[in-house]
Amino acid sequence: MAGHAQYQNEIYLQGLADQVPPFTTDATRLAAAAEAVMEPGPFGYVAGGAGSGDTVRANRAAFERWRIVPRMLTGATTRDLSTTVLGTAMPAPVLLAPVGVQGIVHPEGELAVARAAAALDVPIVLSTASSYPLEDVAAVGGPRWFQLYWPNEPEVCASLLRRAKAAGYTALVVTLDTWTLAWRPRDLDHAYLPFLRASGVANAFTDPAFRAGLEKSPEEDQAMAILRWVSLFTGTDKRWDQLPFLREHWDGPIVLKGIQHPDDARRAADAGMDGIIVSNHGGRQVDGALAALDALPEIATAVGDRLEILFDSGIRTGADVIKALALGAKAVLLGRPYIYALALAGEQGVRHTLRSLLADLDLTLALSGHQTPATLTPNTLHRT
Ligand SMILES: Cc1cc2nc3c(=O)[nH]c(=O)nc-3n(C[C@H](O)[C@H](O)[C@H](O)COP(=O)(O)O)c2cc1C
Ligand SMILES: O=C(O)C(=O)c1ccccc1
Repeated sequence: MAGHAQYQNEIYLQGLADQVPPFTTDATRLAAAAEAVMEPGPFGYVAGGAGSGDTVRANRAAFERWRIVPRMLTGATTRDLSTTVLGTAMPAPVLLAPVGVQGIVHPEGELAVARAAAALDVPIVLSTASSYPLEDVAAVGGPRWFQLYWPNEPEVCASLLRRAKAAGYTALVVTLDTWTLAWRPRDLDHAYLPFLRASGVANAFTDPAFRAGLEKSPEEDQAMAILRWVSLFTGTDKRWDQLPFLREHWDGPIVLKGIQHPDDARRAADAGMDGIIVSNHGGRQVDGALAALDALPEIATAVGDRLEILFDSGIRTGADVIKALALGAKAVLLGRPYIYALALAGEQGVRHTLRSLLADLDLTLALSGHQTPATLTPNTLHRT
């Protein structure tokens, strides 16, 4: 226990005091910093949301409505933020959200992110649409889960799951909210559609079942291979009664990502799922959707005792993590901020931003009067 508290101390003492950081430690200013160094196409793709951007804004506004009520004289001078989620130990209840096509942001993409995360023992969730093959990212080491975009062909699905298992990914995250891409005017205006290019096909192109369905290899006919990839992963018609297929082909915890309604959370529990991620995909799918944080309390009441609840969409600061945990999440996933950090300074950048978030979380938790996240409850917060 003391080891983890020590680890937290090191994060902010060494990481932040010894040297001038590569860029801002204020996570709410990262987007602006990244915009200055990124091309408009990739930046718009990462920062953008569905339609008018209403859901992206709503995600942040929800965090601002909830306020932390600090408690005094609680012994929070010593802390332990460590936790275990679905068999994965982590130094704090924070994972990196699956983000595809990271090669558009930095040439080292997911490899740089995996190295930064492994150095801090923070788990990554590798996207199906990663720019590097899942085996190469696994070779970095460190705790890792695999995110599945559930393809139309059972053989390709089974093959991806087999590979992920063999490469040591310990939990499966199945994303349900992106079976086709939303109306995203920002990308359309830039004519920037990275998933239609070669940036996110590494797992497909290296997959034997995927290659078996091609007349010419991806190396010979890239355009045709990309077409196959798009048709495999978009417009997929999946239903609740197909979840047993995943159980048959994945021997480990399964987490459904993109749950926003308590009834869907109950269905996930009824289907024997091990966890859910309450998420609206960072506001990238449904314009006008409920802020993800506002979906959390009811879902926690509905299934909090039946499966693990994780949360993403709008997490930027330590206070945000505390609010999501208080409203019922066991852990949270960080999205865009680590991608901005990757754009700004590669592996070192991601490490800087991760350390900053963990240090901010540790200090804010302490000053709010908590030794561990376990004492965070709705009573910790005041809604304005
Ligand atoms: C550029 C980008 C690509 C993403 N790609 C994926 C993906 O491949 N799979 C997935 O499940 N979610 C993907 N997401 C959604 C994230 O996992 C996460 O739900 C979201 O970013 C959280 O919101 P935040 O960015 O506000 O923290 C992506 C998000 C972004 C910004
Ligand atoms: O852009 C996204 O939000 C996303 O999830 C995605 C979809 C396909 C390929 C890469 C990322």
